[in-house]
Formats: sequence, structure tokens, C-alpha cells
Amino acid sequence: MPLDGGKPKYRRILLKFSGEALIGEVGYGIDPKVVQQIALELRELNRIGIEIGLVVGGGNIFRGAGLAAVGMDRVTGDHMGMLATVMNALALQDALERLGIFCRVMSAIRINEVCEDYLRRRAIRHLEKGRLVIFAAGTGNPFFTTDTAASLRAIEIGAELLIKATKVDGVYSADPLVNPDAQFISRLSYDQVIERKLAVMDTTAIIMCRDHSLPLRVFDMHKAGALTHIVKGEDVGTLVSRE
Ligand SMILES: Nc1ncnc2c1ncn2[C@@H]1O[C@H](COP(=O)(O)OP(=O)(O)OP(=O)(O)O)[C@@H](O)[C@H]1O
Ligand SMILES: O=c1ccn([C@@H]2O[C@H](COP(=O)(O)O)[C@@H](O)[C@H]2O)c(=O)[nH]1
Repeated sequence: MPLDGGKPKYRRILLKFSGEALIGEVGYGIDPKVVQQIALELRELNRIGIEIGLVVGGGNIFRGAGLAAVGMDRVTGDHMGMLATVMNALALQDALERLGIFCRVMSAIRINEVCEDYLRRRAIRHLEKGRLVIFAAGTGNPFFTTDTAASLRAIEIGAELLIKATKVDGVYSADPLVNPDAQFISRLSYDQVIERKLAVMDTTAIIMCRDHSLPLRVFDMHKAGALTHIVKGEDVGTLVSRE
């Protein structure tokens, strides 16, 4: 969806996609149709000069906690989870490049034959040159999540907004996929998310956003055009900020 001449509100954003949402209709792994849809939306933002950092989860392939629950060493499981995010990042890079978008995957774990190492200054340089940067392998440390990696990278690169693209259309009073009576909430403070234990994003990530006054928007990644509306400053999904 074009911006119709409207000036974007944000110049640099960090977008976090759930890995699980990449499953789409294929049941496991990566649905090429979902990846293509995401790439098309990102092309529009890239075209109008928005600097885009991306973090993608790994829940469509492995999560360390899930592997530990069936007996695997937790750290090994987390390493597998981080490697899963690298695979997702490569799939997104491929789809973006096929649409003509310049893109770099930067990994928090060294895999030099596959992608670049994460270096903050180099990442910022890529963004300034109009390249989309996909931050892979989370924080590079076990016991963290890609939500926390997203808030960390957003703060490091000076993003003006952290956007969490997920399966639900915002933050609810309880998990809407579990509780059909959950109420949608359009605005919240960081402390309200923490005190009310609203589990849409992990607490470490919310605390980092709070401590660095980084606004967070949660929206449904399947809604076509929603990203463009967000970048224009429109009220899509839920905004978590200093109130
Ligand atoms: N209060 C709440 N409001 C909205 N969603 C909630 C809430 N509590 C829990 N959730 C759940 O949180 C999920 C958001 O997490 P999501 O699956 O997008 O990310 P993730 O777990 O970080 O990614 P991945 O799938 O890669 O592991 C939503 O799908 C929703 O079901
Ligand atoms: O900094 C990090 C980020 C992620 N992991 C591991 O990867 C998986 C997948 O990430 P999700 O955020 O759950 O999508 C996660 O479950 C961890 O096992 C990590 O160890 N460190």
C-alpha cells in the first residue's frame, strides 16, 4: 500500500516477527507464501526510505525451552533455537532480494560462511545505505528470546519504534488464543504490561523498552497494509509507551 504522499512518522524502525507465524499453511517450518507477503510489505517501506531492522523468532522450528522439556540440555536447545532464527533470516533475505531489496543478515553467532557477524556500527551503515538488516541468532546467548534481542538491537541502532508483528491484533487482558473473553487494550504503559503479566512479549524485553523509552507497537502481521499505516503514525494494534 503506497503512502499516498503522507510523510512517515518514523525514519528507522525495528520489526520483530514471530517465527511461528511463518508456518502459515504448511504445518511446520516456513511457508513461502507468508515470507513473500512479508517481503512485499517491507518493499513498500524500503521504497519510501524507511530504515528497517528485522528480528525473526525461531518458534516455527525450535525453541530451547521446548527441547529442554523433552530432556535435552537447555543450552544446547537454545543454540538450536538461535540457529533456527538464522534459517528464518536466510529465507527472508532470499525473498527480499528476489524483490530487488538490498539486504544483509547479521548473526550474533559467528557463521561467516553464511552471513555477516553482527557489528553495531556496520549494521547502522547498512541501514544508512538503504539496506534492510536482519538480525539473526537472537542475542547470541542462551536463556534469552528473540523478543529481548529485538528490544536490544532496536536500542542499539537507535530505532524510533519497535514493532512486534504477531498472530493476534494487539495486547489483550489475557491471551486471546486461550481466553475468548479477553479484552483488547489499545494503549498501555510498560509497567501496566509487567504488573498485569500480559505475556505478549517477554518481561526482559518490556523492561528494556521502558528503561530506554522505546515505544512498542503490537499488531497482527496478517493484516495487509498495516505496517504502512503504523509507519505513518496511525493507531494500529496496541501501543506500549510512557503514558
Ligand atoms: N495478554 C496478551 N495479549 C496478546 N497476546 C498474548 C497475551 N498473552 C499471551 N499472548 C500470546 O503471545 C503471542 C505472542 O507471541 P509470538 O508467538 O508472536 O512470539 P514469540 O513467541 O516471540 O515468537 P516465536 O513464535 O518465534 O517463538 C500471541 O500469539 C498470543 O497468543
Ligand atoms: O537471544 C536468544 C534468542 C533466542 N534463543 C533461542 O532461540 C529460540 C527461538 O527464539 P524465540 O524467541 O523463542 O522465537 C528460543 O526459544 C531460544 O531457545 C536464545 O537462546 N537466545
